[in-house]
Amino acid sequence: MMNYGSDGTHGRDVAGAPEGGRAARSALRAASAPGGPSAPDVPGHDPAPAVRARGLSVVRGGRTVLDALDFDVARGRVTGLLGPSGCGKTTLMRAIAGTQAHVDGALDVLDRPAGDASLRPRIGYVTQAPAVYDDLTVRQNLGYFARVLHPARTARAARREAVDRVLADTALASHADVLAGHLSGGQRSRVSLAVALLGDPELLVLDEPTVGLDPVLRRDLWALFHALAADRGVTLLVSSHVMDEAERCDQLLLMRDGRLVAADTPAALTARTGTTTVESAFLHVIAEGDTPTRPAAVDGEPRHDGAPHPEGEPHPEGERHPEGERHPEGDSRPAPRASVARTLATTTRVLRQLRHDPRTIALLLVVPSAMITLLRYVFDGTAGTGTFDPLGASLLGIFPMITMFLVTSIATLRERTSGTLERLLAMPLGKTDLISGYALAFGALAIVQSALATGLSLWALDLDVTGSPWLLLLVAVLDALLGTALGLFVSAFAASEFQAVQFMPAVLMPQLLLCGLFAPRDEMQPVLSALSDVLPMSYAVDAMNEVLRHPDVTPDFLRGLAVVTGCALLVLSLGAATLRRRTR
Ligand SMILES: Nc1ncnc2c1ncn2[C@@H]1O[C@H](COP(=O)(O)OP(=O)(O)OP(=O)(O)O)[C@@H](O)[C@H]1O
Repeated sequence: MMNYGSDGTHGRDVAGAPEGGRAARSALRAASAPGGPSAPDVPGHDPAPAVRARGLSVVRGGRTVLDALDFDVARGRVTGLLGPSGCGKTTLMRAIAGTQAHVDGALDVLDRPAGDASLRPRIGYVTQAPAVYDDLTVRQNLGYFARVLHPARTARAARREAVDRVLADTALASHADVLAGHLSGGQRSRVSLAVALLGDPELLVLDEPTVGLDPVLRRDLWALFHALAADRGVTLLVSSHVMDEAERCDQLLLMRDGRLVAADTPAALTARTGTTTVESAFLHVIAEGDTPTRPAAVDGEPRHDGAPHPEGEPHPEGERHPEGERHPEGDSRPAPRASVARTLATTTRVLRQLRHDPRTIALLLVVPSAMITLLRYVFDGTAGTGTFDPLGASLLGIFPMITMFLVTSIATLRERTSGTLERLLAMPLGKTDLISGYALAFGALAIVQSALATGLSLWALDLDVTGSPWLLLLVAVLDALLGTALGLFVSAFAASEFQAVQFMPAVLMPQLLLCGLFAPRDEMQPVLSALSDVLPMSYAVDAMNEVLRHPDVTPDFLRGLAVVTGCALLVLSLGAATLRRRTR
């Protein structure tokens, strides 16, 4: 049973219950925090709407999918966003959460323009598909997102408390240590909701949170929503295409074909249309072609009568943002500053995901060593010719680059397709934190992988190296970093895992053929030689060969190292640039 009011419908009587006491404490905490929610029902208090849209339009793929919407969402209430499939609910929710591109008109959320970086900790956004990590337990998922929200070391106890609170709120405590991938669809949706509840958000934007749930769970979730609004002053915008859920909302926004056809309370809507259900009211409104142009009232009273806007403004047709600016199209708002704590949280999360996948770790660690051993015995018949040494040394650098490229491109693509990337970028996580977190995790793995292969080559396979083996290891690790960077970068251009795998030959094979491994670079045709000069793998192989031949660090070794490092950093920055906070 979920942790909400006892009536099982609106949960408004929870204050007296033990959970209500905890909820009230939580509301108090949030209200006393800077920017905490306004009290919803203070007499004489007329708070500004949580969301205020005027002339809001969105174009996707050249088509207008939201057309000049005007509406308000009242604070501390549950507002339902209802309409048939494809009418634009998800697009509208994304616009409010700040993750939708090509938004025009004025859209203010919690008194800031939608998409403003300062809103990220204040909004909980639950996408339609559960955006959680299947290869982490429920508690590990919540722990990671809690660290993204509150990364300070001193916040550890508060994070643990928040995780326990949301586990109880979503009735998931008994599944806390189960992998998210082993949960049912409805349970995973609740994990996704639990993530959104972590930071005591002022506004919860929930995209079809009850789809696929049985009637008991649906009733329980609605009770939780009302308890959140009543006890903590949270504003909820909940989408659904099931009309019977409309009766459970305080306010309704009814949409059709990208337009708002009604904005009212359920009772006022049915009374105005002379119907008994919201579904028949919706059909009535459509039959009448009754499309209101006035926004819904923030105080629960319908406003379809040409009454002045609550702030005394004229009718806001075609109105622009109060500050005269258009809705921010690019992500021009100040991004959160890079945070070491969030980077390390991401590194830990990626390594934890790998820990649940021991076969991948084994393959990552063993395959390069197995390949170098195979190479050694392929050249067994040519012992004394010294062929194994240059090839072996070069491949020690090339293997980590190839494996890290593949692992990173698929891992990043998975972040994109599962929705976790959209969720993270709607939270206060810097792109650099995410990229550096990945680079550190895979860099650590690359060190182990390269150390194993290099150690094996030197001490078991008789690789004859004049210089220090540590220098070989250094080049191998930097190569792995380059592979990670390239993987992050190209994943932005792959629409599926199949495509990501195809990028491997496209990006790596030309480098492999031109790096001097198969033919000396200065003996290639001039065009190929020039091409080889601009490919980073050529410099990695040059550096490996310098270690092979010279006892000391040479200028050519340093140049090779500098080029590989520079390329890795450049491609990492390009990878960060491909992480868009907005969906097209
Ligand atoms: N990338 C895109 N390019 C062009 N049109 C798109 C794109 N994504 C969505 N659309 C269109 O935008 C419209 C609104 O889509 P949206 O997902 O917002 O609808 P919805 O009401 O949330 O639907 P559902 O209830 O099925 O989730 C749809 O007609 C859809 O076909």
